[in-house]
Amino acid sequence: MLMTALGLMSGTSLDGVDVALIETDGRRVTRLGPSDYRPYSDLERALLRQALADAAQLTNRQDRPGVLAEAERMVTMAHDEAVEGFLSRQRVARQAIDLVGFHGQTVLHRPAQQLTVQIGAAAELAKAIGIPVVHDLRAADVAAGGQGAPLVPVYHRALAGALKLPGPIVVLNIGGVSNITYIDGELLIACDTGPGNALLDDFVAKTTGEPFDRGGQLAAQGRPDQRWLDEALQQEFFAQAPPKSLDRNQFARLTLPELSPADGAATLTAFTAAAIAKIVPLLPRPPHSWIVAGGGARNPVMVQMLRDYLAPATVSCADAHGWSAEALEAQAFGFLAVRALRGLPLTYPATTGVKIPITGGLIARP
Ligand SMILES: Nc1ncnc2c1ncn2[C@@H]1O[C@H](COP(=O)(O)OP(=O)(O)OP(=O)(O)O)[C@@H](O)[C@H]1O
Ligand SMILES: CC(=O)N[C@H]1[C@@H]2OC[C@@H](O2)[C@@H](O)[C@@H]1O[C@H](C)C(=O)O
Repeated sequence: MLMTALGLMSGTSLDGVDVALIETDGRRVTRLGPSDYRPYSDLERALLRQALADAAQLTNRQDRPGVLAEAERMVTMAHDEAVEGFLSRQRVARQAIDLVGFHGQTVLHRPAQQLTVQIGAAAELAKAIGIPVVHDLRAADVAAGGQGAPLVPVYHRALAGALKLPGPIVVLNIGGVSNITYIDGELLIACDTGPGNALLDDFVAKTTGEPFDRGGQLAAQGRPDQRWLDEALQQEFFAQAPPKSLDRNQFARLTLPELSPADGAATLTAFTAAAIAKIVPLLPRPPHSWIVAGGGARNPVMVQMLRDYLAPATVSCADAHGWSAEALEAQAFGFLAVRALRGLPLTYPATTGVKIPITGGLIARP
């Protein structure tokens, strides 16, 4: 049975809440609807950064020490506003939505300790918006020994099935952290590859006060520090075979030498691109076609560096295939919510390392 779902994603970039409408039976996607965005204010972003710092102490995923309780209330409210804003701006009737897929905000991700924590109160959200909410989509996978991420590969597979590109195809998401889905016929492999925009955003915010390097303008004026890059790329994570996943701040300890804002931005942009290319020798066959989504697809300097590192494979933007680079993850959480409701698998041994394909998620009804 077809359902109309709204997916809500608040990613590791801490930039805001993406909302997207999708019509699906959990296997096929029959319609991609409108999407919307509710940015975090500077104050809200600062609260989230503090929440990430306070979450580093967590040993129990239910605990909310420090500012975590306050941050959780803010996240719930921002998602409520995101849904209400979507419904009014996109002129969609509330009754037209069967289900909401709510990711929440990851504040800690340590699958080796069976710990993944997303904040946001689903029961309150369901009550506020009057629509059933599927949430906590990573926990079952982590509890069963999986990485709990990435979750979007099943959605990438559903979309890529309709493309006429030479395979293997890789769908690459460059959000706060970067992750890939490798699709070769029936074979699906996925993992996080390393940094996305988070390190670059943090550096740009610190050195210029801007939230990110818009259009790659800063990086375009700088030159990567090749020595630093060569060393940073030696980290063990890059040599590990998939599946593997990352916490947003896993690379935060890496410090750049004294560099100008432009050279620092160029270096971190190159780090993201080079780290993505490091996955190629760990895949069964070299990918033929790469499709880039996520905020990184909006950074032409990053995309050009990727083309250089990944040649002779082709690199195209999700938008060129009629997908939405920005709304893809939010759509994925709508799709995952429908799969969860149906009891269909969300994750597989080759996407998260979980022993058998498993479903996940909890449902909160209004
Ligand atoms: N016009 C642009 N130019 C350069 N960079 C951009 C642009 N637009 C977005 N970005 C980058 O993309 C980031 C947001 O990406 P995205 O929305 O995919 O993140 P996310 O949803 O938090 O991701 P994830 O959950 O996958 O980590 C911004 O923080 C910024 O670094
Ligand atoms: C733990 C967590 O929130 N991970 C995010 C993060 O952001 C990108 C990458 O790291 C990916 O693994 C994941 O998000 C996407 C939506 C996923 O699960 O597929």
